[in-house]
Amino acid sequence: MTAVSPSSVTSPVLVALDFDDINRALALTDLIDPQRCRLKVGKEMFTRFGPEWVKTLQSRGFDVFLDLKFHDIPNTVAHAVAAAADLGVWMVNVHASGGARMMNAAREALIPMGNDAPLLIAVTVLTSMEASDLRDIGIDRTPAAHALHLAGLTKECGLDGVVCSAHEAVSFRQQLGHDFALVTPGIRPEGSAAQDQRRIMTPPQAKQAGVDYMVIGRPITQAADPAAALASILQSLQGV
Ligand SMILES: O=c1ccn([C@@H]2O[C@H](COP(=O)(O)O)[C@@H](O)[C@H]2O)c(=O)[nH]1
Repeated sequence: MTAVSPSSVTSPVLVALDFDDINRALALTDLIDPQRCRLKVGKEMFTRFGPEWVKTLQSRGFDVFLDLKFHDIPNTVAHAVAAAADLGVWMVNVHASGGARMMNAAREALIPMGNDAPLLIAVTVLTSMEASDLRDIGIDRTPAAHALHLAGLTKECGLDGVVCSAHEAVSFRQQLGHDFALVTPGIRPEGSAAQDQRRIMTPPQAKQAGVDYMVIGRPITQAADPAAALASILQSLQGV
């Protein structure tokens, strides 16, 4: 078991490493300083390269957010979250729509780890979704209203925070307080294409809205100079 050491990283940026080529991903990590960002490992790289990939990034000094968005019966999710904790990841997540019993089981699975447990957060409404996507799956609320409902449930279950859109951050802060992490993908620097994202904000807007962490993938990983793209984003946050 790898113990999670308290992280000294103060950067709000989580770089989403979504690559099918491990060498390209490694080349990117060679260019960036683990004190300037954390890394997010999601379904693509974890499925291709497995837990060893997480360990490789940790051995290079990076905190890892394992973004596998577990969504299954409570027993399965509890064991999956415990496995993530054994990997020593800094943060792990589940889908809030798995419900309160599932989220409670996930939280309880981490109790034996005490202070070494990773942060446990829950996805509310994916940032790629808009009202019409929710209607398609039988939900008539707006994304903001549905996300607030799921975030409230997440807080009641005692998790550490949620994945949401930066558009929801101001209202979540008011209604859910400050001791609850807001982790926001769908971040696009000014002039970047939205691609498949729908509820987007620029990094300075997201910081202004009060998010704790911003997940940024393609605007950095697909840039001609990823290190410069990251530096420019961090620069844009200075003084906000
Ligand atoms: O609601 C969500 C939850 C997770 N993600 C993940 O974040 C990154 C975003 O990458 P970009 O290239 O910046 O769009 C990606 O890994 C998603 O799986 C999300 O986008 N929205």
